[in-house]
Amino acid sequence: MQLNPYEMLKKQIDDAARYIDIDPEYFDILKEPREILEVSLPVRLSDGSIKVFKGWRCHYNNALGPYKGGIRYHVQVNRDEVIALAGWMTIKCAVAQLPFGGGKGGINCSPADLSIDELEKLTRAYALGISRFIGTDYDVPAPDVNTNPQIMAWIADTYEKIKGFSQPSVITGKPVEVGGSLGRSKATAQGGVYVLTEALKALNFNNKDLSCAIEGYGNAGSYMHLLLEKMGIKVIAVSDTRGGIYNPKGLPASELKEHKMKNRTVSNFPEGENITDRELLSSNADILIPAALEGMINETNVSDIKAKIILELANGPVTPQAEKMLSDNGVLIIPDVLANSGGVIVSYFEWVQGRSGEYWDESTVDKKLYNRITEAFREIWEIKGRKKIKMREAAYVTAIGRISQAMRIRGIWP
Ligand SMILES: NC(=O)C1=CN([C@@H]2O[C@H](COP(=O)(O)OP(=O)(O)OC[C@H]3O[C@@H](n4cnc5c(N)ncnc54)[C@H](O)[C@@H]3O)[C@@H](O)[C@H]2O)C=CC1
Ligand SMILES: O=C(O)CCC(=O)C(=O)O
Repeated sequence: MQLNPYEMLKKQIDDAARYIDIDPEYFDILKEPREILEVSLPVRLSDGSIKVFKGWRCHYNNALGPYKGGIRYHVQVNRDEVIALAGWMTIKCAVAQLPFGGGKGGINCSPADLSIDELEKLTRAYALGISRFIGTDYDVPAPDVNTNPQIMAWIADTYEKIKGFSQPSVITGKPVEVGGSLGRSKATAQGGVYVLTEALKALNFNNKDLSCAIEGYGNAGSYMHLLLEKMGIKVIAVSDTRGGIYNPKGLPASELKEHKMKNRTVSNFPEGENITDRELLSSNADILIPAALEGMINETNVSDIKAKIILELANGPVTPQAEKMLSDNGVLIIPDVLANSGGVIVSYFEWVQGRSGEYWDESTVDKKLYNRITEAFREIWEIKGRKKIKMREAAYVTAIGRISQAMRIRGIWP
């Protein structure tokens, strides 16, 4: 099955357009990125050969503020994927009422095949390539799939060497030692937990009786496991690229994280039974949390899904066709642009802290995250109920309302 995430984004905008009373021209603008930079990155590998990688950085829309969004390293990264991810960032930042637009970047590469030195060279080549396309008040990158605080530090360092002065807020998701924010590493999952808690309250569900399956065991997925365990929700299945693991009594989070660090996979964890990713998706968990890549829930597997709630920690994990079938069957889908917005919300806090030079303790970060993300949840939940539409449509209605209002006030730019 061929999936084009950019087509998904455009379909989602069209679906929401039916419920918003604004000039159709705004939708035409919102379905196109403003600009995209493509760079080729020659890197000398450890064996002496030169390999040329391709990278992109997309500026989707900046009506509400500087472009904002992560950088992905993956073999599937391509131009349209980067555009879609930048478009989703535009909607996400508006949902959370952040003073940011949307951007995203990526390199087509397989980081697991690169040594640490090669990874640093590639990262610094990319940072140099996009340095004229980013800036504290222009475009502020952050981590995404297969990128991490160390990679953010190399990008910040390269940028500052080019400019010749300190610029901590040019990028977020940095290590705390070089201007990162406390609470950023767990922020995507922490935000997901706050949103899920509000949804469970709204549905009158009791945490203690619930089970959950998580697809993808990286930054977002593994922190989600730890936090759900603290909430008393049993995580019965998790997976990564190499397979999955299942235990109906619940998988212990710290031990599984340790196993993953040691073996680079959750497979063969002694306190569970190996399963495939497809078996995870069709498990009998009440809550399914896709935390890997786009389009993982699609026409080929949607009819297997038994969960009552899907919390989209990944960006774009459910195709529009699958979403329609699930919604018709009464499944609640909590959309990515709300469910995983904790990452960019705490990135915003990091940007503010870097600009002011005053750093906050973790409980302050968590409290501010809670306030902002639960406000966004309540707004979307209210619109969903009043207009009798899906949560994703409600999120797009509120976001597109804000973005188009800003475009109208500014005047449509040349
Ligand atoms: N890191 C962040 O701050 C944010 C990440 N996200 C989204 O969350 C998702 C995950 O991102 P991270 O956790 O940061 O990335 P990561 O690179 O830390 O982890 C990705 C995980 O997904 C797994 N995975 C990849 N393909 C898979 C497949 N076909 N089947 C099962 N597992 C698979 C990998 O093995 C890995 O465990 C992405 O969609 C990303 O865009 C969203 C908001 C913020
Ligand atoms: O923290 C950020 O700025 C963006 C994180 C991200 O890439 C995302 O929310 O998809």
